[in-house]
Amino acid sequence: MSAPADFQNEIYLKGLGDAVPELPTDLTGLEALAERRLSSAAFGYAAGAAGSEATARANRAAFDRWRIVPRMLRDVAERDLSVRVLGTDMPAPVALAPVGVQSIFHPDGELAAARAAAAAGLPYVLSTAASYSIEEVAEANGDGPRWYQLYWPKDRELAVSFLERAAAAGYSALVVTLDTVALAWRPRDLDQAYLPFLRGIGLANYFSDPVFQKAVGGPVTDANRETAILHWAANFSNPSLTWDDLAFLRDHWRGPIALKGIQHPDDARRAVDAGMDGVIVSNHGGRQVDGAVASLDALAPVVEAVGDRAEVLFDSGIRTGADVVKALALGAKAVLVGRPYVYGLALGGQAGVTHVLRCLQAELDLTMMLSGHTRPGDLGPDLLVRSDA
Ligand SMILES: Cc1cc2nc3c(=O)[nH]c(=O)nc-3n(C[C@H](O)[C@H](O)[C@H](O)COP(=O)(O)O)c2cc1C
Ligand SMILES: O=C(O)C(=O)c1ccccc1
Repeated sequence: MSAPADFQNEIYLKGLGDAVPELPTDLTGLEALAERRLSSAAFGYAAGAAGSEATARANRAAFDRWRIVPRMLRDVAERDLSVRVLGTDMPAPVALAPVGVQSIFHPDGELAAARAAAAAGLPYVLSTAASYSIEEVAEANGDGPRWYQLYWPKDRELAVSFLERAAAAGYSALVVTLDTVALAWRPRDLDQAYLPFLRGIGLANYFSDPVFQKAVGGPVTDANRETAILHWAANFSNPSLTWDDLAFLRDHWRGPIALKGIQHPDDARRAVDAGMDGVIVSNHGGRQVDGAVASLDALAPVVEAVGDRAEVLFDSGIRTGADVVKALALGAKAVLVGRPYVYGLALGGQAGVTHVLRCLQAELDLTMMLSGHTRPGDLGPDLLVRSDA
């Protein structure tokens, strides 16, 4: 089996035939390219964040304040990046974050991303607010690992229907996003009056659902489309939920459950007490609470609060292999990556997502090797120092 770092040699060898990669290998460069490719509204939706976007910037700045201290002469010839997280074996500690409405980035949307994830063997997390249905994405994902992300609607019967459909379609773990009881104040979207859902984009899971259809008087057609969209808007979230409601989810989902959007150690403890299997330290890529703590700064306190009672995953701001190393060193078992693969999707469909995943894995493998580590489990806080720069 070839190591992820072999992608580097593959690129150099192609150079002998005068070929260079079609997309940049520094994934931070994808955003500028995606801006040229996408409509201003679609780009703003992906790249934008809440309010002044201070938290989105803080997410990146937090990575810069940690520096890796490499170690030498430790036999790094063979590395094994594989981990088992939320009951899923994965070749590297990386999953594709749930991202809604992917058809605004590429017509194949979630299907293309789920195919690229399957080819890499990395978990694809399907958003409830997807452009293709639970079943369609499962088919595209094939034998690949997949998890389902729930936006918990007001209608309990609809929530149960989503969970039953996801289980039947082979999604093995449930990710419950808690930080989006409403969409935040997002100036880029507001200034363009852009909300794709109001055009019915990103509602495939609702429109295809028997419980939803019953509530809107039958299958969604031109005749009841507006009613259906309004019903979605009224039902999308339930801001009245409390910790007591988690028992309901436990009763309706057999596999592992992780809560996404956890930032406070006390919330992480409550998640464990409620029988959850994991928490995802995330601030939604800075898209929800402007002024919120950088997600990386919230990680270590959560890891400490949880101990080995549940698994801690991380997202918000991962752009490079070194970022993954830093998050793992601070205690994450795996990371989720959001915007970088969205830009890959916009720029090259399935192949663009594959490019992003291969670059990220190769850079992670090389960073581990060059800093003297062979397994994710070997990474700890002693690998990092704080830097003011
Ligand atoms: C365009 C876009 C749509 C998103 N949609 C969802 C969603 O439907 N469900 C969800 O839980 N998170 C959603 N997120 C948040 C991601 O799952 C993830 O937390 C975030 O993108 C991580 O930050 P990063 O983009 O800096 O990697 C979305 C993020 C973006 C950029
Ligand atoms: O845009 C988002 O960040 C998001 O999570 C979302 C919210 C509502 C529907 C779809 C996606």
